[in-house]
Amino acid sequence: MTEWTPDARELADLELLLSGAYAPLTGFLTAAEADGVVEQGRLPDGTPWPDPITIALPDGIQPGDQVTLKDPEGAAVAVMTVVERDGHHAAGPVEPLDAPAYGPFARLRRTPEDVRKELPDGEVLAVTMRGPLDSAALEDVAATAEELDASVLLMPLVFGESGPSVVRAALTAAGRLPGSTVVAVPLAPREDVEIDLELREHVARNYGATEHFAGPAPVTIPGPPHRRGLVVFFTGLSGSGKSTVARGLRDALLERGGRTVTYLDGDVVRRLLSAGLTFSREDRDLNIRRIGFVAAEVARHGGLAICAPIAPYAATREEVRAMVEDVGADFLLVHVATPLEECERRDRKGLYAKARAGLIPEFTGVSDPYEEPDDADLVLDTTGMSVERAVGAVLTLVTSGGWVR
Ligand SMILES: Nc1ncnc2c1ncn2[C@@H]1O[C@H](COP(=O)(O)OS(=O)(=O)O)[C@@H](OP(=O)(O)O)[C@H]1O
Ligand SMILES: Nc1ncnc2c1ncn2[C@@H]1O[C@H](COP(=O)(O)OP(=O)(O)O)[C@@H](O)[C@H]1O
Repeated sequence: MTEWTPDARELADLELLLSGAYAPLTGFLTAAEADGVVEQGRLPDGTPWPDPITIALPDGIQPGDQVTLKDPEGAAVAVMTVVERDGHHAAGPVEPLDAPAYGPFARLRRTPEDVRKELPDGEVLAVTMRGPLDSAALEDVAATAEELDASVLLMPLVFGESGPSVVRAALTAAGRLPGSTVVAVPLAPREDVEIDLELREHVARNYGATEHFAGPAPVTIPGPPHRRGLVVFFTGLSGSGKSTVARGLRDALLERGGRTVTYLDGDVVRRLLSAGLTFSREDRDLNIRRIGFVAAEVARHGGLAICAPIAPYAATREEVRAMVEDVGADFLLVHVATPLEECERRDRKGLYAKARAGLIPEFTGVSDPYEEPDDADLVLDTTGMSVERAVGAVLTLVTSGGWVR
């Protein structure tokens, strides 16, 4: 049987399919079902449904296959029986395996069936929350519940980094709404506000709600830049000056003070973190993902990480940018755009000469590709430039954005 780890959004949808929160859906939608939903807001049998719930699976997986869906920590969550393939998407019903019982507030992730059994008879006012309820919203909920003689079901919608804080907000609200129930629901936000609202309503109804109150959208005020995580990611050919400038930046930042710095030196990475990897496309990508993973963990906790690999592929650099931004940190791409001729003229380690002589295969710029970035925050051609000036340019970028004071 094939195994696959879906992305975070797909896993959240999977959990809702398995729990019955997405009833009447029991699996990921076929192309016809998804089209019906997008065009008419209905499934082919006429049932209203607001959002196409789909999953992308790797190309080799075909109709008739059974796929074990795993979470990133390796727990097998469900088995999907694939009935259709349409491009990257696959459709089919899902059956639960042992649900992993971990994660913050796992005890509050209950099924609609469980919750419905426990709710008192009569009206139920569900409050879906993506952020805290301010006192006006709390008063509104209390007054509506009293008017309808309804019990209150607080549904923090947990997805991503902010998940636990939304549950804490719901528990605080519960303390001020006697008799209310809290259930954590992993419903990822939808871009379209109307669709998001409709989906919240469907899920609330499945949990037994007769009325739905959509909590206000959270106001997220990002912390000041000098407290936010930052990754400064250098990319460029071998010999372009990445390590020299990256080390200069590290030293300048440490001299200034105010921030801790992690420098993921290319040689150290290749010796430890990526020991044994080659320079094939797969291994280069894995190397960059590993660097990105560590840098994002540093940035998650408000740290500043500097990385300086060649990172020749645009898509992989994009992945790292997304990994960093997903943890609420900032990402700066510095393209050290020293031309190949200059890098080769410097040939500090004699590698270009060896590559030209055919002694090193797949050498970037000589016999392997380098995709020029079109999303760099700074482009530096170090030809005829002093190291101090090059470091100064990056330092200006970092200070002018407020990341360092
Ligand atoms: N085939 C091939 N192509 C490119 N580079 C090679 C190759 N073989 C060895 N080296 C040496 O490895 C350094 C690049 O490693 P990186 O980890 O930065 O490369 S990558 O981002 O994974 O593509 C690079 O070091 P820098 O000069 O510091 O960039 C080279 O010295
Ligand atoms: N302005 C500059 N910035 C960075 N390096 C420079 C500059 N001018 C000359 N160099 C030289 O170019 C070489 C760059 O090597 P290195 O920093 O190891 O490149 P990379 O890490 O990109 O392979 C060093 O020998 C460095 O002294």
